[in-house]
Amino acid sequence: MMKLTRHKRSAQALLRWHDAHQFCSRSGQPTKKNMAGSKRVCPSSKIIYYPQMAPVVITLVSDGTRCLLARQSSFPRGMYSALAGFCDIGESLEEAVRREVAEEVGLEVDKLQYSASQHWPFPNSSLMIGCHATVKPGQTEIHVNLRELEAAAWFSCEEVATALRRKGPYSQQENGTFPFWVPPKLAIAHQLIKEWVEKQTCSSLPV
Ligand SMILES: NC(=O)C1=CN([C@@H]2O[C@H](COP(=O)(O)OP(=O)(O)OC[C@H]3O[C@@H](n4cnc5c(N)ncnc54)[C@H](O)[C@@H]3O)[C@@H](O)[C@H]2O)C=CC1
Repeated sequence: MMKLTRHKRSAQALLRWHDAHQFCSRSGQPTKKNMAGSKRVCPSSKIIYYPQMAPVVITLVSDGTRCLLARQSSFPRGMYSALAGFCDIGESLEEAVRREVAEEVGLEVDKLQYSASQHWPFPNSSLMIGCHATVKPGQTEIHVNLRELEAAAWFSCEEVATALRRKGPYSQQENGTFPFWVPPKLAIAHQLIKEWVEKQTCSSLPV
């Protein structure tokens, strides 16, 4: 993905969207692509379909000195990432972040700060919206939602800085465990984690 230009990524996402939207959901008739390829129209119902991205919030939670990372059973062994989840219809980004953090690890977000965004093509087009969040001091007990996550834990700045330098996936170690590593540079999760580590060395998250 890193080597593709933004235009190539947009073109690929658009082609996949056209492929998946061949028929009108009201009339059941075939839809027609316009010349520019920017939309599809149903000649029968006259409905116009525009390409869409699903908004996803991805949040790096910190308690001031540690950050919270989690893994799903589908992740490569040893890899932990920031908390991610699709926005529900009708929600603001802030509401989605607070809900996802509460649902996945049982923590209440205190402060929230937007960082950056990224188009993510897997499995369909998502707009990843990256945020940093803090919890109130002393309110750090994690309750992992095992329906969504395999594990979640607080990690120190040193542990995370070491993990950032690793390039997984890794093979099993002699003691049966897998080294802790984080998503690669192309993922916004990596950028959020790196940003957090860099902030730890100078100051904490702005109030
Ligand atoms: N670029 C990055 O750094 C990262 C990207 N991601 C992406 O973020 C997205 C969300 O992450 P997870 O929640 O862990 O994914 P997930 O794939 O585990 O999805 C969770 C659930 O959301 C529901 N869902 C699927 N598509 C949806 C949609 N369009 N709208 C609403 N609900 C939908 C499904 O019921 C699914 O079981 C995934 O596409 C994942 O690839 C996740 C972590 C890091």
